[in-house]
Amino acid sequence: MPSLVSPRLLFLVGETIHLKKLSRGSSSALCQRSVRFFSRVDRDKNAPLTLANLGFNTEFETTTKNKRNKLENVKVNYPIEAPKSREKVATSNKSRVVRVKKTLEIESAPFAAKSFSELGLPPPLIERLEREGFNVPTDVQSAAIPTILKNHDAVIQSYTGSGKTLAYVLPILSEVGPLKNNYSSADKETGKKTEIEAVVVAPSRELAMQIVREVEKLLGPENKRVVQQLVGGANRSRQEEALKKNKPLIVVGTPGRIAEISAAGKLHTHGCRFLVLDEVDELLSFNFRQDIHRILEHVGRRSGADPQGQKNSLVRWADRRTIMVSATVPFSVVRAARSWACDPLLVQAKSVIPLESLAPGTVNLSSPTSSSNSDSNLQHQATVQSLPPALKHYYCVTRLQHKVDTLRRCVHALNAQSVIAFMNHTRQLKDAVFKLEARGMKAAELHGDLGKLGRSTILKKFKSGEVRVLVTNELAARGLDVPECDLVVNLDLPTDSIHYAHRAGRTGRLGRKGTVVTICEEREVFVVKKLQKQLGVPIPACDFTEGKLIVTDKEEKHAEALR
Ligand SMILES: Nc1ncnc2c1ncn2[C@@H]1O[C@H](COP(=O)(O)OP(=O)(O)OP(=O)(O)O)[C@@H](O)[C@H]1O
Repeated sequence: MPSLVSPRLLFLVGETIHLKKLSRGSSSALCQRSVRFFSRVDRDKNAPLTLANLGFNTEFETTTKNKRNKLENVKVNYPIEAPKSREKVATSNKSRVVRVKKTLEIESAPFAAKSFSELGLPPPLIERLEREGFNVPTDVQSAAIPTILKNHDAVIQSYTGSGKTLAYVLPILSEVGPLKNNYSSADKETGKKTEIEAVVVAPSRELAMQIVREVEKLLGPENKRVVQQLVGGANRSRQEEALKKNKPLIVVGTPGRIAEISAAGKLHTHGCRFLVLDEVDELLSFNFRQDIHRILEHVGRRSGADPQGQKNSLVRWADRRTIMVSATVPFSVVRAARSWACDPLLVQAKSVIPLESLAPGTVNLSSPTSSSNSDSNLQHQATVQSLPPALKHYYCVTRLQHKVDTLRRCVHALNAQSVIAFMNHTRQLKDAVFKLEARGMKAAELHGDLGKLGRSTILKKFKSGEVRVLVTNELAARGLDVPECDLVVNLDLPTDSIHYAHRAGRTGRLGRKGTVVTICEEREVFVVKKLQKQLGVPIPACDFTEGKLIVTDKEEKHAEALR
């Protein structure tokens, strides 16, 4: 096996998926939740599936075939009622406040809305959006905004660069802070005393800071204090002081820092109404498990609710809307959503369906011996939906010692101006940067060992075009939004199709053109072929000769000639 290929890739390929329905409401289910959620084995066993392919053979859909046909025509014609289980649970426990979800007439959900005003957003927010040049919502925003505004918990899945951030930020700003409906001066006064109303968690500082900037942009400079970042690597006591002084309504941060400040009693989130987990599949990974658990347990939990004593955990978070977001939604996310959210809906660009309608047993997560055919088929559907459709993919075979030079020739051949090159090991980055710079190509390395300041300076330089090639590791693979990025290069193979999808998604954002080139050794080609199969996109072989990208794949050449 090639040294650069993680065993995980091979492990995932041979797996199938098993969907087990959790018995909500029972105390044993609560225990199971914790065990499942924290299990390392569980994470490793999660083959990369999106929810879409999980949902396509469900009981729900077989009994509503006609309806599904309509769904394929960009809408669903059934209403989603307020979840009965939730109502029952809440009354049986004589809870003080019951979150009653409004019926969501999905028929009327404008899946391709022409303007933000169709989505029920308040006029001040629409004004801000227009000022910032956001005039037409993307498909996933059209589907997600009304869903969240109707008080539903949601899992939002849509391909990279499709605008998922605003899909959850806009409903929050509709209800929290100065741009919300009927915001009055009285609100301003009482607002000074309120607790945090929304917590957004992201796996990296860069992503958290990017989300903060997006929110700040909409709030305007006069309302900057409404949102605060709580990221690791920055001075914690300063962040705590700012919380005390500014009393933000929205905090955005990394799991460790949020959990840390919360545990110190400096972050009051019991009244929190929104909990967003961005890049949720990454947040559910082993590295973040304790912090995320703390956040899921505490955010929006009613004071007085005892985590051990409560029969049903959902009662404790009855007022919290839980929103989970990612381009890739493996089964760990389905399971987490079922455990931690209340009757969540799966929101995709052109459909909204109840997560519960995904029938148990449709697919099998746990059996490593099951058919690889159906499995790779599921993986295929999964990752296909996480990639921007306009992306072009190639691979180029070269020797290990020539990889960086091939990268340089690739950049010239495509005349790429803003390039992200991924490697797997931090210590290799410096060497690659050195080689590129020695050949006159402006490059810089970005990785987690750099300080917060160093990281943001390099990112700024890359965004401004001062740095042409950003050589990085997995740190930059998720969420990073540099619209100008026109080329992604894998100098090392990603560990699996999910990692490929997130890396690739740094280019071709929001309908822009983008190219992904994987530079590999001959012995690694079989992995590229596997990725191609799982991703459902052609990845032809290419070479860079005389300053041009030449497709060397005979079959692909033939296909191109026929096009
Ligand atoms: N309605 C819109 N009109 C114009 N631009 C938009 C709109 N919505 C989002 N954008 C822009 O599109 C880009 C991509 O959005 P965003 O980062 O939210 O994508 P994403 O789906 O979260 O991607 P990823 O999965 O990689 O995190 C951003 O630059 C954002 O400002």
